[in-house]
Amino acid sequence: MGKTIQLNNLSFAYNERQILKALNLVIGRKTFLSIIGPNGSGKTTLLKNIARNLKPTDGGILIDQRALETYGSAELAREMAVVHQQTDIGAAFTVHDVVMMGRNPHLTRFQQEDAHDRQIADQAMQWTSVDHLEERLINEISGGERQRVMIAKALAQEPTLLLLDEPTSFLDIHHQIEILELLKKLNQEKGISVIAVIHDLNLAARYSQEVLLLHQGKVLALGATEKVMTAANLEQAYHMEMMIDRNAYTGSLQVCPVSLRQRKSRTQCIHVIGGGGMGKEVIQRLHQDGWQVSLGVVNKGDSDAELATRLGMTIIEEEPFSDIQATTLHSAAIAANKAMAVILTSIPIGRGNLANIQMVMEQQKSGKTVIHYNTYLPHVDFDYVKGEGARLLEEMALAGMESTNDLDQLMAQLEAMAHEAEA
Ligand SMILES: Nc1ncnc2c1ncn2[C@@H]1O[C@H](COP(=O)(O)OP(=O)(O)OP(=O)(O)O)[C@@H](O)[C@H]1O
Repeated sequence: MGKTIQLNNLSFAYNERQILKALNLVIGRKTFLSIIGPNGSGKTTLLKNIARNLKPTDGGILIDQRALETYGSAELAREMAVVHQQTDIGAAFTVHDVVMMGRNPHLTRFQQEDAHDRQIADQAMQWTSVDHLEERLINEISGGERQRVMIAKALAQEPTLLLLDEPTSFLDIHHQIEILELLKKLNQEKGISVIAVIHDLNLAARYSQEVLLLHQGKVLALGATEKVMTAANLEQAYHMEMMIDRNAYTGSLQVCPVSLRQRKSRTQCIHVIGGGGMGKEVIQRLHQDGWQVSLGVVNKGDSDAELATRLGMTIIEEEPFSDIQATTLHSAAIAANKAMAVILTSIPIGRGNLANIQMVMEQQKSGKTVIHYNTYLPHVDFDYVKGEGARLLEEMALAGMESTNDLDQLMAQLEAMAHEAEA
């Protein structure tokens, strides 16, 4: 089951406009491949070339080493079923009729479908949960229902290769997962190759074994999902900042489009005193604005530390539930020394992290710019060391520590400092 697909120097142009540019690749047997890429990158055009709905302007396609154009149409339809994006079918057909059309490639010209054909069509309707719509007219059901009927028709063809163009685009979340689970099952249990254009990067990451990332009609990356769906590849294709994480529940890759802004790249470092999630906002923003960031001292496993780890920042960590060791504090002081400025976020101050505040105080005394990102709420106690934390903050404020609760203003101040340093 399944078939290999080989593209040899495949090019395609609409009129004079070159869309696919000399693609060379092999799609393995029995794979579940998602084709992803931004609007207009050529995904549908590629799918239509493979489905023989469009003829390459140059190069060719081999299905299991055999040229695509040598297949007879019924012969090809027994191998390959295609579910296009929008399908317009005449009004007179019921859902049952449409699904039954999937059996045509298996019948000779005047042959009527028999019990076996009906059984296969029934099964396809059950798999796609459209059996209850059997007697309804195809143009009198919803877009999502019609999409599932078209998948049922494709399955009734009993193909070894299933091509789908955005199979989940009209479906609600329940049916999206149902259809993708079904495709995965058909792929794993029946060995049917599935090639699907999928816009939703998280669904593509969750269900596909391999991914083809198209960009401007060329292959930007092809291979195992984890190798292709990297922040660097996706940023290059979609021109925005991305973060790749792993879903704690499903374990699959999770793509988070962070910002439309292209990240600047700066050489200056900012040291952040965070902890307990209070540094998150600042860490994210510093990262977006392209600063190098060091964080610490924070406890291992702290949510600020987890975020900073994902963003590849320098972290100075201490074992949880223990006092900050002198050597750890020394490492944090070295990091702070190297930084252009130190940002103290609104952490709760307790016995465990009081040493952080003392270290920041030393930094201020030695002339380092220390800015307090002060988001403490009035009347909410943040001092768990009998007023010692509040006293140190007050002392630093008197010694000139600036304080703001406006993140934009804080970033503008850092920008101005960097500018001044460069001048
Ligand atoms: N019939 C057509 N005639 C001329 N140009 C076309 C035709 N169909 C598509 N194009 C152009 O070809 C390019 C690729 O289109 P295609 O539909 O393959 O992209 P896609 O990656 O599937 O996009 P989307 O994500 O928006 O569905 C686009 O610039 C599109 O405008």
